[in-house]
Amino acid sequence: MTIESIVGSTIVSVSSLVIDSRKIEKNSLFVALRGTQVDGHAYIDQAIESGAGAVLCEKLPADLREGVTYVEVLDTNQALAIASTNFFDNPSSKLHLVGVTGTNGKTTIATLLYDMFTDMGYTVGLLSTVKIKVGDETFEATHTTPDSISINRYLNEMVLAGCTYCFMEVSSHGIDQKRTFGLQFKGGVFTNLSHDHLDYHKTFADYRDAKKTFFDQLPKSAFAITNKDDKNGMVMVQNTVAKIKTYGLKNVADYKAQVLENQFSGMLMKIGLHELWVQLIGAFNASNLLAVYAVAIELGANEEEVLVGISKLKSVDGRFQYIVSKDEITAIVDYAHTPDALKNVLDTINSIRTYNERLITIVGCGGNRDKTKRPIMAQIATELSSKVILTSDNPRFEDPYVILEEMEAGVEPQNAMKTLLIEDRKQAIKAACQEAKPGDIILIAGKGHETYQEIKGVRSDFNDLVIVKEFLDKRS
Ligand SMILES: CC(=O)N[C@H]1[C@@H](OP(=O)(O)OP(=O)(O)OC[C@H]2O[C@@H](n3ccc(=O)[nH]c3=O)[C@H](O)[C@@H]2O)O[C@H](CO)[C@@H](O)[C@@H]1O[C@H](C)C(=O)N[C@@H](C)C(=O)N[C@H](CCC(=O)O)C(=O)O
Ligand SMILES: Nc1ncnc2c1ncn2[C@@H]1O[C@H](COP(=O)(O)OP(=O)(O)OP(=O)(O)O)[C@@H](O)[C@H]1O
Ligand SMILES: N[C@H](CCC[C@H](N)C(=O)O)C(=O)O
Ligand SMILES: [Mg+2]
Repeated sequence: MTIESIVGSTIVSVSSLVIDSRKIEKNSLFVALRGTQVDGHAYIDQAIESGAGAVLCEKLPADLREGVTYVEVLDTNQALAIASTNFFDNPSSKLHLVGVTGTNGKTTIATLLYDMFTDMGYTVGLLSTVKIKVGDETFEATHTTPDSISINRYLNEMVLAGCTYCFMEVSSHGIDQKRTFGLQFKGGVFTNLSHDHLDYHKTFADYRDAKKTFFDQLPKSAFAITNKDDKNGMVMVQNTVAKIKTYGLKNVADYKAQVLENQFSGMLMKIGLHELWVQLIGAFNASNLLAVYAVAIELGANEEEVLVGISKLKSVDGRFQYIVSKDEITAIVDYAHTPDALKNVLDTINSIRTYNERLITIVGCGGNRDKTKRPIMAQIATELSSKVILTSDNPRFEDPYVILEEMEAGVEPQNAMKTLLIEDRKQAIKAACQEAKPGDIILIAGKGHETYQEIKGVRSDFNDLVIVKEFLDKRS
């Protein structure tokens, strides 16, 4: 990246890198980013008044302050990523970093890899939607892919803690905002591509191309593992210089697997020539496990050890977690918040259930997020369940009733009778628990591991699993 201009001394000591003028420390470098809400350039003076000694920006301010160093570049997102890597002494080069991208399955694959490599005796790092791990230590995650300062800070902590591997989720927002630019990946994985985030990326092609950039930037020394069963699987790797490996359940691929049996308690899989029982369920999880297997083999792990490791893996928090009440009602909590994820989870349940029972689905759609997925998710839920309660899922700054109306628009006339609207999510769960009969299945989709409901910027405690357990316990 070329520097357009520098004003002030180039011998300046920087205490920290900061992207928010409200979080400036003495002698920090303030990086002005153009955001979706405001332009960080408007806060340069405020940052200096709070103690910033240097500024990285795309346009120099009209009034330049004495004693402050200004560096002008074409793209502050990219410059920030490079500065962060350098500031923390290039931590990604000191461990094996693997990135996982795609619409669904990122958290699952990254977490399963973290669990498996930890179980094999390695000290491992994880950057995921649910949590950040530095070895055994856990930190709260605010994003799926944090900003580049946080990524490099955590990677550095991982190096200092003796981690030899780090598995991270690479979101499309993260790629687009260059949060992962300049990281030295040992490998990348593509899961699948389906409808999500069209509020941000505007078109499906833009969304796809954002994901593809990740593979375009992988070095020759890295591996690029792609899902042959997804129609964009080969598109992702068409311009990469990395070593391409494919995996698939349905198509000819380097890594092949099949699901031989599927039950609520697990499935019998065939990976390559080996049959094994695993504790996760659903074809989508077979695909996730196959990706985990492929990564481990490409990283040089022993095949037998990997197969044993895979058979020990348990489902990730909030991903198809289920409890069974005393009177035999099964409640499943799952993070399905995209049409494809919801369809997969419902198809999986429907392939296992006997149809002597009813499947009651509770689902909502997030506020201030892609509106176009709302009617589709309601259509899928009502088509594939015996009864559906549409409810709220983090309405954020939107009117929850408007979100519900937009969802309801997708319910086809023949399914209207089995659809109910209960805005309050707790009441929705209560209603399902009261209505369920022994043997019935309740799916609560969309929030998974989340422990809050976000309304007008305020997050109140909310945990689907805890709440459903409470109401089911009350029945007995
Ligand atoms: C849409 C989006 O990606 N937003 C991210 C973006 O914020 P923004 O564009 O709204 O920023 P802004 O508020 O316009 O501000 C621009 C700049 O001015 C600075 N500023 C602002 C005000 C001020 O007083 N002083 C100041 O310096 C801000 O710190 C920022 O650097 O840049 C911020 C700093 O990096 C992020 O925290 C923020 O993530 C928000 C919280 C968010 O919700 N992001 C979601 C959509 C997201 O990124 N999700 C993905 C994937 C989700 C998935 O798993 O599918 C993720 O990776 O988590
Ligand atoms: N390989 C897959 N294909 C389709 N759906 C999947 C797959 N793996 C998981 N899912 C579904 O998607 C949901 C989210 O899974 P996961 O958290 O692993 O995805 P993610 O890509 O990390 O999502 P996010 O974009 O929110 O970070 C799961 O609860 C499940 O319903
Ligand atoms: N990482 C996703 C999570 C969505 C989860 C759902 N519960 C919601 O709030 O929409 C997003 O930020 O779009
Ligand atoms: Mg995730």
